[in-house]
Amino acid sequence: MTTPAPTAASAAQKPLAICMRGVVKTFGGVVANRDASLDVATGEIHALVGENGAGKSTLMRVLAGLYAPDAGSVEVNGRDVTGWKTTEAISAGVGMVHQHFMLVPTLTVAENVVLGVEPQNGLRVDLHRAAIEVESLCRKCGLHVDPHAKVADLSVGEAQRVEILKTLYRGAKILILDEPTAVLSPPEVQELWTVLRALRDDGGTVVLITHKLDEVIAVSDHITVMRAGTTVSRFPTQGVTPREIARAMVGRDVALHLEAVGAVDTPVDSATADTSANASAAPTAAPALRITGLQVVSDRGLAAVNDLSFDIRPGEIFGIAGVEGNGQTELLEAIAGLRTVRSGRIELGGQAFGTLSVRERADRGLSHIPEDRHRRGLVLDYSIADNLILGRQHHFGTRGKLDHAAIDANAKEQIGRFDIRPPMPALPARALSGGNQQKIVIAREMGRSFSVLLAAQPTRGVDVGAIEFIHAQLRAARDAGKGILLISADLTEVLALSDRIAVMYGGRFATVLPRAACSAELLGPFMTGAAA
Ligand SMILES: Nc1ncnc2c1ncn2[C@@H]1O[C@H](COP(=O)(O)OP(=O)(O)OP(=O)(O)O)[C@@H](O)[C@H]1O
Repeated sequence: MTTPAPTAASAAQKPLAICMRGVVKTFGGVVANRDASLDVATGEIHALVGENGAGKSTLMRVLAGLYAPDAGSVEVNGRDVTGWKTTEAISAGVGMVHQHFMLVPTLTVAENVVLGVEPQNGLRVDLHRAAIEVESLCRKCGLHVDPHAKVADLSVGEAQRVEILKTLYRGAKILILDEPTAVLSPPEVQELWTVLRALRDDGGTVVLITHKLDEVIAVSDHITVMRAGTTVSRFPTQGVTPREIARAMVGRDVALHLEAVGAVDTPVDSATADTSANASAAPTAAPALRITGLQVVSDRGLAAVNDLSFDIRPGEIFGIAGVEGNGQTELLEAIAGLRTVRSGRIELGGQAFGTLSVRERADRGLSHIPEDRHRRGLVLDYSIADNLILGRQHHFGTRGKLDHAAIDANAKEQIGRFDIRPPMPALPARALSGGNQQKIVIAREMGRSFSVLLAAQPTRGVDVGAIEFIHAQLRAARDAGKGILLISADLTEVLALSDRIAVMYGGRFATVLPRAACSAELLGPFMTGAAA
């Protein structure tokens, strides 16, 4: 594969919607972009890929007017817009959907979409008109969501749609999406592709940041690869394999978990699927984790986990697949001690948790990688070193006095072992790229002794090299006899790692199968409730 340096001439024949040249952006001592370039033709879907911390989000924030570059130039539709403000970018039709949603949960969908540009009726905001306009926009672009629903009540997939609607309502013709599928289920991803293709066919331009290389192949027309802040190659998508893209990103061959899924055994007929969690081979050792008759309610007071019972054996990865919002979050939070249990029993190594606190559960050997690293996993203003001991401070000091030498030594060890970049223990977590923030959580939870690990979306937002590493860590932990409960919206990940797989639907397991009996085709109908 040839990967020529980006030049205007090498771009498609169509006029360039985006032309960025020699962009430099530094934050204190950290260089996020150095001599970065990007050519995107009008009316194409362009994938921007690269390892965690390669500088993709920063480059797109420069384009969207969130950051002014230290050097370099930015042109949009042939106009020099270097250093413009977000308001100017929005009025010029450039909209960005960020990795972490920026919606107001207490407002309705329509109120969020029109926020800041509300239709007026005299001096008053016309919410009735807003709802009608949002409804008609939904119909026009095929993004279905109820304009009157409260954002707090939406699934992540629906919230994602609202973010896109927000940018389209402001007239975006250049849409930047930063890892939009990290939280979407497979059908929601397909729906998003339909929307993006329709946008492109309508003359719109899309820049898509994603770590999922199968998505790059499925939907993009061209690919730009960034490494260490700079652009290293740009090429058409047609004819390229995920392996080639991964090599361009990382500079070496990477074992892709997608390919691991190729080792699927013959699937069984859904009629033979068992819905009891003990459907696999006969258990040998006592369970690492035992859940009996668990009932948990959601924030809205509804039954989220509905009389669930299952065991996880030592040395087993038990994967839960399913569309988000079917009780997975509440299940993990209940086990971790973050949510009250209405009834039922949780036992670790034969001992009931009862009302033990989060810290006491951790001290008994429970580790937890939460699904939302910002809400549950990190304190963004704390340093990397402090985040690496979060919840375990009592192990790093005596009589309320912290042992800073031990904290620093721990940080250095974990930063090295989990390749957290930049390797600066004193840096606040906020200053790290999304993937490197995730590595802090993984390092804290897996870099200590534990017997059961709750791993929710463990590779959300991390690059192919890091996925390979995290998957190897999870397999090694399993091989060392740990019990692992894996929850992932990424079905390929569940298939690649699990020994047994349950599909969760409506707070129950719609099926539980040994891995050898599973395939994406078989599990799909259980995920939508069609086969439950
Ligand atoms: N506000 C900031 N303050 C300090 N450093 C920052 C800031 N934003 C980004 N950086 C640093 O710039 C580098 C590039 O980050 P960026 O978020 O652009 O990478 P990325 O390619 O989008 O990564 P990911 O795939 O993990 O999201 C990283 O080393 C990051 O730590």
